[in-house]
Amino acid sequence: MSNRPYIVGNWKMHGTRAMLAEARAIDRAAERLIKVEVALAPPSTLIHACRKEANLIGIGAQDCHPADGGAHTGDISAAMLKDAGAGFTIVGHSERRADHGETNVLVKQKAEAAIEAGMGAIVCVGETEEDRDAGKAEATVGEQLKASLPEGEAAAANVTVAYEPVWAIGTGRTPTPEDIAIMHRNIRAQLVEVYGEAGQEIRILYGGSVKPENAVELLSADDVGGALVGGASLTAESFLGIIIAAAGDDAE
Ligand SMILES: O=C(CO)COP(=O)(O)O
Repeated sequence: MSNRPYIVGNWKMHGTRAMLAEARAIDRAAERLIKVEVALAPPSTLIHACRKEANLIGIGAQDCHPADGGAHTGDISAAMLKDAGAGFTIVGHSERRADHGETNVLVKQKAEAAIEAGMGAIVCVGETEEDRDAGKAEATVGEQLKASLPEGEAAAANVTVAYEPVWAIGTGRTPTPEDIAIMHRNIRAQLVEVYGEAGQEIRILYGGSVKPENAVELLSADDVGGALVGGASLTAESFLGIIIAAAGDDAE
């Protein structure tokens, strides 16, 4: 595992070509921030343009179809995303699980398709507020992970896990660093169970209302390998605030 924190911006359904200026500004600044690995996942329509604008940061997708190709109107395969310039894709984001009924089985197929196409896969997991209130947060995340982690030879080297509690996404509410650490410890144990020693190397990101103001605290939690950032990744100014926080004293 790279020791550098990995800070990934998920633009969700935001961005026309006017936003390429933000990608360019992030990329320029990233040149100075060698202590942090930075990536953006813009909407699919901007992947190619972002790849051309930004030379240093990673560019990825937000989803992929599990099949190589075929009669799937409106969908995009992993190979197509790679061809457009994506180096990774997010899979199983809670918004897709909720809006499109995506199951763990489908998420696993998507992750495997991404890896098969030569990309990385960021597998998202996270409990709802109901789960947490019922004391089932760890069990829920454990079940999601068990059923959605990709299998295969290249899986461990190409997978990243993002722990995103559903109730923390876009709400301004966050778990305590202690709660994050407990969850990440469980995720780590499960990664080692599934992938053996290679599971120690897999990065576990935290996502959910990460902002420049709280990034230092959230990233300081035990075994947090970086952040998956939604709203605060939409402008270079706020995203760079998080990146600088992740870089710590070595920012410049
Ligand atoms: O869902 C997220 C990233 O994938 C988090 O979104 P926010 O940072 O807007 O809470």
